[in-house]
Amino acid sequence: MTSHTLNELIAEGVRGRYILVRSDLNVPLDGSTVTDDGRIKASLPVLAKLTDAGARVLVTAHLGRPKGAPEDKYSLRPAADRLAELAGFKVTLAADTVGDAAKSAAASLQDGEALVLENVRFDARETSKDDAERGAFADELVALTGSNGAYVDDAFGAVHRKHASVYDVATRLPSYQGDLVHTEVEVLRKLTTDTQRPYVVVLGGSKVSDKLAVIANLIGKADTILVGGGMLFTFLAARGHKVASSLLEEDQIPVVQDYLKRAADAGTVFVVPTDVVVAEKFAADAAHETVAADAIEGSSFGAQGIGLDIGPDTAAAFAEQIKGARTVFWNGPMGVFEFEAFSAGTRAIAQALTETDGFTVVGGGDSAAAVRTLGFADDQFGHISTGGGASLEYLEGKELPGLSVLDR
Ligand SMILES: Nc1ncnc2c1ncn2[C@@H]1O[C@H](COP(=O)(O)OP(=O)(O)OP(=O)(O)O)[C@@H](O)[C@H]1O
Ligand SMILES: O=C(O)[C@H](O)COP(=O)(O)O
Repeated sequence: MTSHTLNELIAEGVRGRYILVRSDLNVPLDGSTVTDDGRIKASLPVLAKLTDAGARVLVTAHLGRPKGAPEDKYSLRPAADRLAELAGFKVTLAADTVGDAAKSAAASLQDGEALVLENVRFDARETSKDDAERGAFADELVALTGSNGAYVDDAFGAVHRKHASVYDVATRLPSYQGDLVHTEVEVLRKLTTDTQRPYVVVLGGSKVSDKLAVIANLIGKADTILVGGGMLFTFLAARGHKVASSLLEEDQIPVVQDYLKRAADAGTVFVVPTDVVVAEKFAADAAHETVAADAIEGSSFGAQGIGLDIGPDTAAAFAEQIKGARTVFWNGPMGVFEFEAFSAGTRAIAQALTETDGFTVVGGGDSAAAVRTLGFADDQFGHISTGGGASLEYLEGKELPGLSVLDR
């Protein structure tokens, strides 16, 4: 199956037409400062191609996980401002998504300009499980494009979401695959069809249940899965250890126990940390100490202790595995890398990826931000993907709604 490409859309002619583009502008923020603009830079080429060709571009995007209503801290303002700084064309932000502000800003948009609509997740219908609700929101987005609109999906990081701005709009408008989605899919396709072994997957981050759901299908595909970040505590708990106040998804314990059992039969090895950095509280300057992974409650902070990084022994063991690999896929920081005191594990893993001869892929908004803020350059890795959950779901062979809806 193939999708219509952006070049086909440009060849059809876009001057004066409203083109709805879904971008992934879900960037990490420190207050109103964008701390890593990788996703914005990655979104720029498609927007520039369209505005160069005279299109009136309506950009839809999400930021964070607001609860279906406007919240200042999830405004796309910082991302839109950064986009405006980087772009060679006019970029403005509408004060709402499909309301009066968006309608009037869209109406006064000129050829070659882009209008970012406010966070699509400020409307609960965007992520609704109910097809009719999502459809009604998609209808309102599509209405902004007038009678001759088209849709371009360039938000690779969100293609695994069956959301109105990703999926439903594509069923209502002539739809095209953006260049970023195209490139990302090509790299990951190569990784799945021509996997050089040993194939090591490194997992961390904080979206524990999201990611646990995905790794089921990596069992049997990956040779080794290294478990760090927030999800490591559910693995420790599954082995019967106490994890004090660390991030734990108790209802996922049986799921992990099942994974551990299945992995043994399928020839995939899960490597779980042997030591952990435990902090007194979740803060940059928190007192902390390294303890054995099976003795987290035995730290000086007792039941209050929070595991915020993998320990040095674990980091060294993970690095060994990575250096011996021919293919490495990494999603999710090993610890709370945003705090210097808890960034060593993530730094060690990034360093190991730069030292292996294998093909390396780093996936995810925060994972990409981590390697950049820790001083690594993009070209030290085989590929830095804008999608974390999205690339994991692609690798496990799942059908991704945002991709399949574009198939002809
Ligand atoms: N032990 C931990 N406890 C709490 N948070 C953690 C821990 N380890 C890592 N994190 C946090 O995980 C966050 C990143 O997780 P996330 O799963 O969103 O990764 P990602 O690379 O952005 O992937 P995606 O693109 O799917 O969102 C970071 O902000 C980091 O501070
Ligand atoms: O950060 C991401 O992985 C994408 O922007 C998707 O965000 P989500 O996991 O909140 O849907």
